[in-house]
Amino acid sequence: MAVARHTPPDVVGVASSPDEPAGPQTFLPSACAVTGMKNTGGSRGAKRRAGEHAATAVEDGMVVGLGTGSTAAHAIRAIGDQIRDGLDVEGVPTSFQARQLAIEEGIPVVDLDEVPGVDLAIDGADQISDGQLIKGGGGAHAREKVVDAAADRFLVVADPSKRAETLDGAVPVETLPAARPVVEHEIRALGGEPSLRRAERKDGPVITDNGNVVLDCEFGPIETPDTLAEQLSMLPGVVEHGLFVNLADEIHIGTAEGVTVERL
Ligand SMILES: O=C[C@H](O)[C@H](O)[C@H](O)COP(=O)(O)O
Repeated sequence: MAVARHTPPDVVGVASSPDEPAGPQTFLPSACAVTGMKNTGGSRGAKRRAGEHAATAVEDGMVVGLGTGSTAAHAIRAIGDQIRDGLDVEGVPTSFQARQLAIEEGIPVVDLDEVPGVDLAIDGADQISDGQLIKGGGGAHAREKVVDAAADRFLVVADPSKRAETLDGAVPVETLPAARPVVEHEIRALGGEPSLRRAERKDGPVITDNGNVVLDCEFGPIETPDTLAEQLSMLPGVVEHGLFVNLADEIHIGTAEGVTVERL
């Protein structure tokens, strides 16, 4: 996946309430103390801060979408801590990995057909530009999109390296194995260059939790993600792609100073 171009987040002040109006706000380390967040350094610390801060939005009785990846994992662990402190929630995992972690953390896991809806989802991203996302670095984007889109409120958690001026990373496209040649052909016709994602510790492709393959598709700078998202969605054989357009409600970016929250 191409390296994201960094855009410094706007830092406009210290937010005091989750009900603050739209616009970027920064939660400084003092806020970390209030929320019990660990103040560790580096990208790992930034991911932890973002995940743990987003988890403070979880309230008693909620159904929570549990995202996949290293940043969302921090949120899942923080929810586990809250459950041990008496919080009563249910979690809808977005992948095998998220489900395993949720079970380890004592979070009751449920499927979408067992709950009336999803109150809140917390999930990571591979690239973020103007509130639009590329996801699927872990191949979980199909289930993630279902759960994140179903949520009343979708919080994205990330470290600053995920910010970009323009989305330009490879777009993961989950594809029915039997449809791969025709989907590759159609993606080239759209100006993309597909590459079958291969497993690192097995000969052959990565197989998703849904039994499909992933094509990582380079399109260069994606100036109109909504158009490309629509075009990819229409291809027969495409199960789901990693462009998340107009789905995010809040972007929580962990930084060395705290957490910047942008409400969209
Ligand atoms: O399929 C994986 C997901 O979309 C992840 O949320 C995404 O890859 C970000 O992962 P991480 O937080 O580990 O960078």
